[in-house]
Amino acid sequence: MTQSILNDPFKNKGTAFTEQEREQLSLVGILPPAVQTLAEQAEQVYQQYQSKSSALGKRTFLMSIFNENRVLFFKVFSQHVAEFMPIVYDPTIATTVEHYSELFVQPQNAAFLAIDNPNSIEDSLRNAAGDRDIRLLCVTDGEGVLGIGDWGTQGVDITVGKLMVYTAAAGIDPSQVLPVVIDAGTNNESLLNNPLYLGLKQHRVRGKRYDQFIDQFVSAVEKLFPDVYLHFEDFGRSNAANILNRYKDSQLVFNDDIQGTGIIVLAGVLGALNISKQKLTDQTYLCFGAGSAGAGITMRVYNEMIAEGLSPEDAKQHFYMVDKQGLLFTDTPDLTPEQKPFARLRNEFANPDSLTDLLSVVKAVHPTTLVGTSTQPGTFTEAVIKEMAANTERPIIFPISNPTKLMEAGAADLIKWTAGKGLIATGVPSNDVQYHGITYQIGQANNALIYPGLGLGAIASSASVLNDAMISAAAHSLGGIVDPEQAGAAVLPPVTKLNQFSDNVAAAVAQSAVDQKLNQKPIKSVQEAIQKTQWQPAY
Ligand SMILES: NC(=O)c1ccc[n+]([C@@H]2O[C@H](COP(=O)([O-])OP(=O)(O)OC[C@H]3O[C@@H](n4cnc5c(N)ncnc54)[C@H](O)[C@@H]3O)[C@@H](O)[C@H]2O)c1
Ligand SMILES: O=C(O)C[C@H](O)C(=O)O
Ligand SMILES: [Mn+2]
Repeated sequence: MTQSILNDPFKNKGTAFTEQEREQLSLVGILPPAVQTLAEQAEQVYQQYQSKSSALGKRTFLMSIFNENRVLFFKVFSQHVAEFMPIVYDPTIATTVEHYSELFVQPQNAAFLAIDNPNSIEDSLRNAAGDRDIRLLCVTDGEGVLGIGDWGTQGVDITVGKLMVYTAAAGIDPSQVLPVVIDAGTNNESLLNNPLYLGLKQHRVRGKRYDQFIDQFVSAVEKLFPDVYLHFEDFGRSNAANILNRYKDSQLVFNDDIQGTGIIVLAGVLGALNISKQKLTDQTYLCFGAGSAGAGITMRVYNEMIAEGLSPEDAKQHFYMVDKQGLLFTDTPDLTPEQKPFARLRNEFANPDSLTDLLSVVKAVHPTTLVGTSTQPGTFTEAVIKEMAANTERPIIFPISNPTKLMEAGAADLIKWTAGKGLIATGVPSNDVQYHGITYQIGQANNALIYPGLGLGAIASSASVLNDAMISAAAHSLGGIVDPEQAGAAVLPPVTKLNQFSDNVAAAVAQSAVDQKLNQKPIKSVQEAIQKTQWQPAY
């Protein structure tokens, strides 16, 4: 009993408990005598962190601090945001998702919901939340984790990781967040055959039983945490958009892969056009990998073209989608509802039957913007990129499949193949590229640059829903941070400024909610509401 505060990561201060606190809390004699400040603890953690040689070793160490002491973890994270992002989040998190069961040490205050047990949804959420006031919940069913596929219960790690970024980037109180995994089974045979696998050893449940479970989950969330912002992450293609569409008009829900990615890629495209001085409505957009992210981005860019004055019919003419089948036509079998609006007529082309690979499609449609969300590494080949660059002065090329091993192309190759003309962004962080005396900075088109501010803005403004106008406001709020006149400028602001632009995004989103009268509580000043919502790592 007396030691319990040391085991509560939301209250533990470790060696920073003062002598007085040690007396009051019966901690005398069970901590080393020295009383450290938070700054001293943070310095010590950072030194230990630096002594670890591998990314996985670094992450495992940092997570042990997270498990023990949230304030300390977020203090160090806040001091090294850009350095820690690829360690605690993508790409290293992909490895920890793949090895979650083997690496497991503790459940990190997540809720684990089993499809076989719908009657325990409410209790599970309540147990995981304890006495905490939950304002932000991130849920996955682990079917489409990043681009690495179905990882069942192990997907919980991505929800823990996404929530850590909310706090580091936007100052969401870490005691007010709840990671949740819905274990609906897995079709990953390596997990089903792994004796250490910690999830349900059964194939995925689909259809009515699955949909009902999601309904029960959403109702339970609404009942237990009425003000919560519900973030859906890495659901499979057949469920992600369905779920979003079911709840988005009545509840404060957000799908990161569809909406968050749409916003960051649109912001990146607008940043690129700012550099090239071209117009969005002159772009020919090619989506490669028209799944949740690909279709979500396409819809966002399409809406922006309409906002810039094109009619829906005219806007549609600017878009092409390529998926496994090749260029998507109206008569292509198995189109998803999200692909259908952008499918093309066969009779638009002289050679429709040969448009089954990216190179033929690039030759046929001459895209000026190419966004990769295909999970297929190396598919932006030299031939594809040179063909694209031959027909447009400043090609916009975003290979954003994650993690690193799945990128459609690396930034250095893209700069080389376009002779420095390409306007590039990648999903994971990329090093600067030196080419013919110019240093090219590569923007990171990752939804992590957007979703923390978006959530903060929605929560701070007590918005009842997250609608298109708020989403559009978020996409526009990243402009102006990069100097487009500088040679080699990135299309998006650097992760070192994550806190600054999360604040900008939050302000834009909250203002939009208030302008539309979507705030459920009175808001006098948006800035003040945001500041009041933000948490600082301090004892
Ligand atoms: N950078 C970011 O912020 C960000 C955000 C979301 C997703 N992503 C990445 O995008 C990728 C896709 O994620 P998702 O959630 O959309 O998954 P998804 O499964 O919904 O979509 C993937 C799509 O790619 C298609 N595909 C597979 N093989 C292909 C091929 N050979 N040619 C063309 N298309 C092919 C699939 O049929 C599917 O439609 C992942 O790697 C993910 O990490 C990046
Ligand atoms: O998690 C990320 O790095 C971005 C995105 O949500 C993804 O699924 O790849
Ligand atoms: Mn995702």
